[in-house]
Amino acid sequence: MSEAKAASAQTLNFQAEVKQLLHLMIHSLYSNREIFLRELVSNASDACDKLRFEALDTPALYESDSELKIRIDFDSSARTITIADNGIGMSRDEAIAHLGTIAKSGTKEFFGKLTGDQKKDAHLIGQFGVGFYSAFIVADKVTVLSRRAGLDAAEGVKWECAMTGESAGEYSVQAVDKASRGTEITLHLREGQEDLLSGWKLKSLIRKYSDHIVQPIVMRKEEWDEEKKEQVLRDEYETINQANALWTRSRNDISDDEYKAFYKHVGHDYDEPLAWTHSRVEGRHEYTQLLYVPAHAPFDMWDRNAKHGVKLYVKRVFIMDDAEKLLPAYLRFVRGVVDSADLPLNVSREILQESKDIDTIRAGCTKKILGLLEDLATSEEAGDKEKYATFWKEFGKVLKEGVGEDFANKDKVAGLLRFASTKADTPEETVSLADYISRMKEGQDKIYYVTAETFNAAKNSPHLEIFRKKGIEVLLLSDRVDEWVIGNLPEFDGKPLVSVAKGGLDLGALEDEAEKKEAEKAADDYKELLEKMKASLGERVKDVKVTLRLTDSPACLVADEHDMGMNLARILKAAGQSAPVSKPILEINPNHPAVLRLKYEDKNFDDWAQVLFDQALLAEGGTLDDPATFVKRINQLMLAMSGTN
Ligand SMILES: Nc1ncnc2c1ncn2[C@@H]1O[C@H](COP(=O)(O)OP(=O)(O)OP(=O)(O)O)[C@@H](O)[C@H]1O
Repeated sequence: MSEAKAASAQTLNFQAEVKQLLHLMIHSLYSNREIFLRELVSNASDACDKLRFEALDTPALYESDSELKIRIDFDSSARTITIADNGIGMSRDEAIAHLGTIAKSGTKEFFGKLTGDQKKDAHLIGQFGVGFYSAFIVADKVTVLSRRAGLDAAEGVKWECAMTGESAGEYSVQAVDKASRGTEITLHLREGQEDLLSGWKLKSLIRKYSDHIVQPIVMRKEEWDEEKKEQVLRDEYETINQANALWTRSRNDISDDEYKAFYKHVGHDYDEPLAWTHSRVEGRHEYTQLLYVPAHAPFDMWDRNAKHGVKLYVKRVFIMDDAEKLLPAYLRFVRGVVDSADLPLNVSREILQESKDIDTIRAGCTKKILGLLEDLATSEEAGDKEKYATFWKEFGKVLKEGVGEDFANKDKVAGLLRFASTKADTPEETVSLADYISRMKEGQDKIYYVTAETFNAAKNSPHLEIFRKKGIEVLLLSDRVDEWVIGNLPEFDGKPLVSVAKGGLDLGALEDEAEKKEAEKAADDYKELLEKMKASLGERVKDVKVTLRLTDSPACLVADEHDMGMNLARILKAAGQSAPVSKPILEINPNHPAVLRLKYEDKNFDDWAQVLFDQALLAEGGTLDDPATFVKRINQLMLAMSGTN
């Protein structure tokens, strides 16, 4: 090696998160050690895809070697396995950036979530993506030789990291000559990993995990040496995998295991997918879609900067990762591949923004995914109901965004929603709007719901009293986004969605004649009291009315029919948005002793009126502007009742 090259050697520290990841990976993923090969082959394949794409513009990058492939060798005496590709390769800076740090958004937050419990963390690490570092599960030293396509042979880089001794946590980089472009990763196996030094073993791992890889994965042929009584390696290489694009094959020829293995590669996931849909669309636009619904939400689903989407190919040439335009944002959890026969090979993100072809593909993919989810939700097949429940738990919140975002599919998305309701009275979201409708009472023509900040506040809302008494089911909504969902969903299947906390509660045919008469009589009897209360509460209320919706509580607050609901107004306020100020209506229960008493109250009337109002506000999930005065009033009234005041 030249002196200049030797002098270029540099020792660097891993980013703190990488150290953590390495430590965890070695300790918690050991029982799954075989995945290292899948991960490294997957990276090699991605590197080949990237080269093929860049070479569309710059054919010189092929350097007269256009047969992209992945080569795996092992050396029993040196105890090494080498995975080499002639893909895009890495420059020195890229090796430092990609192999010494984790560039994913949300990495810090992710590591903050780790518990120290190896089992739980292993699962989390799987979600995060194990990638290159999985090499260290089986190796205590990893050497990477790489040269980026287009750079001179002298601009190769050697990256090396040994996990033992003093240098653990550090790696070195050094300039080297590398004649061939691409990356060569050599694993120096740990003690006890000798079984991997076998052609048979490695080939079976490739067939098991990497059969779907598009590029050929080649290994040396072996033959039995009668004299030595062992398998010996020949110079000739053979292809081990099927080496064709899985999505181009016919559905009938692909096993579930093959679909699952491909998902792990394309979805960068360690777990199996929940479901998938694979189809070829012909006609004016021709494309193939293989789309997967993962079994768990990625750790960065709520990170606005995170990129999520499916991979776009044009005529089997990889074009881009995370082509978010291929699906609407509320389906951002979907992974997979779309391969178009019509788009130009030089299609860029900018072109995608405008392309009519993309609109068609997006509409088609959306339909497929919604159809897949519908099938899961309605299927009678064993396990499918549980799968849908898992899906809802993981992605329900994201799917809800679709009600407002996707006008064309609004009803379909609404049909997929699941809610908690007074039927089970538990926070589990299992009730669909169709379930609700099928259980509606005779004469009921509306879907009733209540919204609140928490499930308990919704469940115990005084507004539900009359519904509980009459056995009418009410949806209990306590997710912040629910207000927005409901705001975008005035009706479902011809039935209006109605808040139980809004004024003018009209139970229509659900009310009997006697009740109607009673309401009219009460309104008459209480006319004077209502006016007195309204005067006493002044600016705090829009109106004071008698209600029959309460059975146990003395009073409740409702929003006027066309005013904003009080829960939504609070959410907007908390988010710093200005909500139109609308005053609530105080409704009082004429059969409650506290209200009856008020008819004859004189001296403390104002305090009583204010306390009834404040109580109703609290019961509804609101907060008091002036809690101290409320407490003082309660104390005064208690003393007055006990005759001390
Ligand atoms: N064989 C390779 N050729 C070229 N670049 C590579 C190769 N292997 C890894 N890299 C680079 O290193 C980066 C980090 O790889 P790593 O496997 O850790 O993460 P990833 O592939 O981005 O995501 P995931 O962890 O989900 O697989 C890659 O994104 C790529 O840029």
